[in-house]
Amino acid sequence: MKLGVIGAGNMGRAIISGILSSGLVNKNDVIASNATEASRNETVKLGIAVSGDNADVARAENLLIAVKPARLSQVIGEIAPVVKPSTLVISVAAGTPIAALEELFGRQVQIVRAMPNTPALVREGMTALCANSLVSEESFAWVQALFATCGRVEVVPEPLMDAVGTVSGASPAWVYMLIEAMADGAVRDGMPRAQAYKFAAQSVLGAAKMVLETGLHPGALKDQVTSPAGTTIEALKVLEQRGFRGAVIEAMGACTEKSRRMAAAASAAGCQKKAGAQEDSGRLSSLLKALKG
Ligand SMILES: NC(=O)C1=CN([C@@H]2O[C@H](COP(=O)(O)OP(=O)(O)OC[C@H]3O[C@@H](n4cnc5c(N)ncnc54)[C@H](O)[C@@H]3O)[C@@H](O)[C@H]2O)C=CC1
Ligand SMILES: O=C(O)[C@@H]1CCC=N1
Repeated sequence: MKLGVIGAGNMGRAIISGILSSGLVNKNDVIASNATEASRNETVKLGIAVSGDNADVARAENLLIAVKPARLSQVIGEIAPVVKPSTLVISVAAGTPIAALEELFGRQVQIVRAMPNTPALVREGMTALCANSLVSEESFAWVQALFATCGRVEVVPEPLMDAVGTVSGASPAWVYMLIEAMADGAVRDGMPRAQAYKFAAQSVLGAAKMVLETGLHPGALKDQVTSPAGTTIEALKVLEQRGFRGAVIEAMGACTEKSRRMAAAASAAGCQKKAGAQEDSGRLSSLLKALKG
């Protein structure tokens, strides 16, 4: 198999869908695993092979691990014996540094750390990538091409991954809240709800495209909308009074801090595991010395 996916949930399935719709990888070349029968039934709908056995999936040439960070230790413990030195491992786990993943494998493994987002499902995702030194340029280029099938890709230094997890990984959540709130506002003004979601979502899509495609500063684009003594400025005044921008910045800070706390905990757990392994090997060599003596 070309690609194995362990944990085909919200993020894993979004990535698989993006990849399959591009044609870069064929359905017959993808296998995925889930923990429950219900989630396996969902994954089967993608038309790929599905297994309940992670070791089956870990034999693929390239392995995407998309389980929750809390499950990583268990999953990597299961698959480490079958992951070959030639296997390229991609992890999308938030707040989990490459070094922590290496500790969990307990040996040298080619690792790419990715931070995607769920709009990968509609091929409008944003993914950041970084890799350890064992990943060849050719393999890294393949991973970039893989995620490019799901949207835009940027290579970033690993310390930026916590910020990325916030600004693109998690941000769709509050953009959906914004769309929901905008639709509520339109409903309050008399618009039917279904129509309100279309108007709100298309406006957010259009505004995002304006930023990406005109290259203009968001402030300049805002000013283009805001007529002197017009209607928009009335809305902006209320948003400033209610601390709209400050709330977004503070919320994002909380999100990034959580990611950093998770990374610190994952690193500490890795150090404990390493210390335990060193202690075990110390005990073993003392025992061997004693036996020889
Ligand atoms: N949801 C999102 O927007 C984003 C998620 N991520 C990362 O993606 C990863 C997955 O998150 P979600 O897809 O949201 O979670 P999810 O709960 O939707 O999916 C996790 C999947 O893992 C499977 N699973 C659980 N234990 C397993 C095991 N022992 N063996 C095999 N499969 C197992 C479950 O069946 C489930 O399908 C996390 O590490 C998260 O940090 C990263 C960026 C964005
Ligand atoms: O909430 C989470 O932990 C994941 C990571 C980024 C988006 N969702």
